[in-house]
Amino acid sequence: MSSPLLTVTGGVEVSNVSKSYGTGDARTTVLDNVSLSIRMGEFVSVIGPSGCGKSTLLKVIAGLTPADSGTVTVDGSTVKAATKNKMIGLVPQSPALLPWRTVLDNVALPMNVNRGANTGRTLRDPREILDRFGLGAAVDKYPSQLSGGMQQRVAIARAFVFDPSVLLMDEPFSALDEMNRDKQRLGLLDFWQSNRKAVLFVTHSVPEAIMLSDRIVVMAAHPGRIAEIIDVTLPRPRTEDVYATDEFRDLEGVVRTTLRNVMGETHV
Ligand SMILES: Nc1ncnc2c1ncn2[C@@H]1O[C@H](COP(=O)(O)OP(=O)(O)OP(=O)(O)O)[C@@H](O)[C@H]1O
Repeated sequence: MSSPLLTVTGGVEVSNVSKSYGTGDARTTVLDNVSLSIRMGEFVSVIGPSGCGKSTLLKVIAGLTPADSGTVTVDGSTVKAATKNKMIGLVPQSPALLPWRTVLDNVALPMNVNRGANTGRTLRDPREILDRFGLGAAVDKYPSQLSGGMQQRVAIARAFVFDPSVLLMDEPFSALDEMNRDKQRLGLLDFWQSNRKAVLFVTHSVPEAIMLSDRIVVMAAHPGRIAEIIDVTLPRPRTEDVYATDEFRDLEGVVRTTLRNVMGETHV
């Protein structure tokens, strides 16, 4: 996975977004006046206590749930226009592959649905993307024949077929064991480093956030809001050697302390 495939990317602008669920006494503010920019080609992770609104923020940007107030633009377009133009790639927590389709057919499916609407769009070769994700030998297999990590890689590859400006990932590796998780995150990093999309990546893992990100958004709960944004100054390209550096450990301390402050607890 080394040939450079640099493409034009877009950015996300979230301005004063608020969102509540429920009515009356049960009304809860899940996002309170959240503003955030994700620049072209920037990898931003969101971390924070359970229920602080991380997934809700991602869903608002993806156009899956409307904000009560505020605006979101993707590469200058409204979310509605951006989703219509396939500018947003989404990787959910579980791979959600169709079990009766091969790996190749799963990845090619979004291109084959409503082909007419794809005129003028940049489409990536599914085989090439699968190859880059180390799945070249698995193209004719069915999801049930793959490990959980491989299935999740297929889901990530599928998100790249439309060459989206923005990639939204909601804890894509959370179901994997730690060793597999590390392997998958390094694979993603390797691919992303030569396909610099604007990424919003929700995670509960501090090392994962540091390893992948340019910036880490720490959210607080009740109401869900951005508490702090931490710059990750580690040089790129990054490899697993980064874990052993003093700079990585220092950053880990900073992020964990910030999380502890946010949670008002001593253990994260
Ligand atoms: N559709 C919904 N209807 C009502 N409440 C909801 C809905 N979706 C989310 N919530 C509530 O909004 C809050 C934020 O949820 P969200 O899933 O965004 O948090 P999160 O930070 O991603 O949590 P986790 O880390 O546990 O995945 C939670 O209290 C949740 O119960």
